[in-house]
Amino acid sequence: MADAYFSFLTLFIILPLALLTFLYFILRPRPVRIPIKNRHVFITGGSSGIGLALAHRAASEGSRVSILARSPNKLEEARNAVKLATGVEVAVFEADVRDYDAVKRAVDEAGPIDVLVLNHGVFTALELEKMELSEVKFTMDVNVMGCFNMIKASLPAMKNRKDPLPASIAFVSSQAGQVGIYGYVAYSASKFALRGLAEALQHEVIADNIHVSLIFPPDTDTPGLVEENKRRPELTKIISASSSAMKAEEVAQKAFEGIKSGSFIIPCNLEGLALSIATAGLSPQRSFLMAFAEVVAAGIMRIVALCFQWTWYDSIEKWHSQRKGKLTRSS
Ligand SMILES: NC(=O)C1=CN([C@@H]2O[C@H](COP(=O)(O)OP(=O)(O)OC[C@H]3O[C@@H](n4cnc5c(N)ncnc54)[C@H](OP(=O)(O)O)[C@@H]3O)[C@@H](O)[C@H]2O)C=CC1
Ligand SMILES: CCCCCCCCCCCCCCCC(=O)[C@@H](N)CO
Repeated sequence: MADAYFSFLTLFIILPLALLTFLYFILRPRPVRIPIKNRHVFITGGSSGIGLALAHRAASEGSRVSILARSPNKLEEARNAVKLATGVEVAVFEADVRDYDAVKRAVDEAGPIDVLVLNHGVFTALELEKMELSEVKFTMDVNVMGCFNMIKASLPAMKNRKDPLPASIAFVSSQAGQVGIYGYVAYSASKFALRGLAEALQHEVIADNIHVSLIFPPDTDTPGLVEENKRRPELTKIISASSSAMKAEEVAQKAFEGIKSGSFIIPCNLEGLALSIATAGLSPQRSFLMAFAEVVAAGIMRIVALCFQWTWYDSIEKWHSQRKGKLTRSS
């Protein structure tokens, strides 16, 4: 009886407490709070969808906000919308993130950035077979090189900023940047690339008190998604539906909560939380509670992940056999 009592005590109290204590002391980088009030928040792709929602949110939290995108009309509309809703005057910059010189001019004019949100992005869901290589290159150029251009242009002034407060570089990735999905060969490649970039960059900028975040939204109701849905493959829709869709405002709220708490990985919904635990890998983790969940749930989450693959491959198989059926009937 006493033995059982001690086993129980060890397994459910002493071991977890020891693990929690261990994680609390070893976690690096240490936890940080990044204020955004009265600070300069620069948002790429801030004229539409998630970026526009981020601009609204930052403005309403008292940040000085700059947005950058290509279309001057959409920028103007965004500026008016934020002004109407919050009374804040947003600075707008017209540039293509693929054009380093244009990006550099915009960033220099905007002044030193405290929180850089790299949200711009293009997406077409299409099988590689039906995609031109030029479309693949376009996706990589905007989503990946666009981030490099922005970071190269902004980092020197960010490092030289006068205030001692922590600064942030946040990437808007996608859940398709945590797991590869049918129809997202180019897009997933571009979003996975951001993870490697972010992990390596965090090593390089930690000494400057700059903290990197990766935001992983599911399908989000935006003009970009409306466009994507027009020719999204059936299987992409079926598999993406494993994660529930969100509104841009909800994603923006999660994003800033995560940025302000210096989280490296920022999931947006419950499925995203599971996905983040399942794909924790070697990413930094500042929260000892999240680290604890990652360690304890690792084995179970691998089983859950394999179950998802089971259902996804099942959908793919069914879809192919249905199509074959149709082909033989019509011939
Ligand atoms: N909506 C969704 O379902 C999801 C979206 N995401 C990601 O969130 C981000 C925003 O997506 P969402 O709001 O849906 O997209 P939208 O298409 O609604 O908005 C995209 C924004 O990026 C700007 N942009 C696009 N290309 C460039 C460029 N070459 N240079 C500068 N700015 C550019 C657009 O302005 P302009 O065209 O005028 O340049 C616009 O402001 C993307 O990175 C996307 O991958 C992640 C998960 C889900
Ligand atoms: C182990 C636990 C697993 C938990 C569930 C996993 C669910 C994965 C669903 C992925 C959805 C991807 C949507 C991409 C949206 C996007 O980026 C586009 N709309 C823009 O192109």
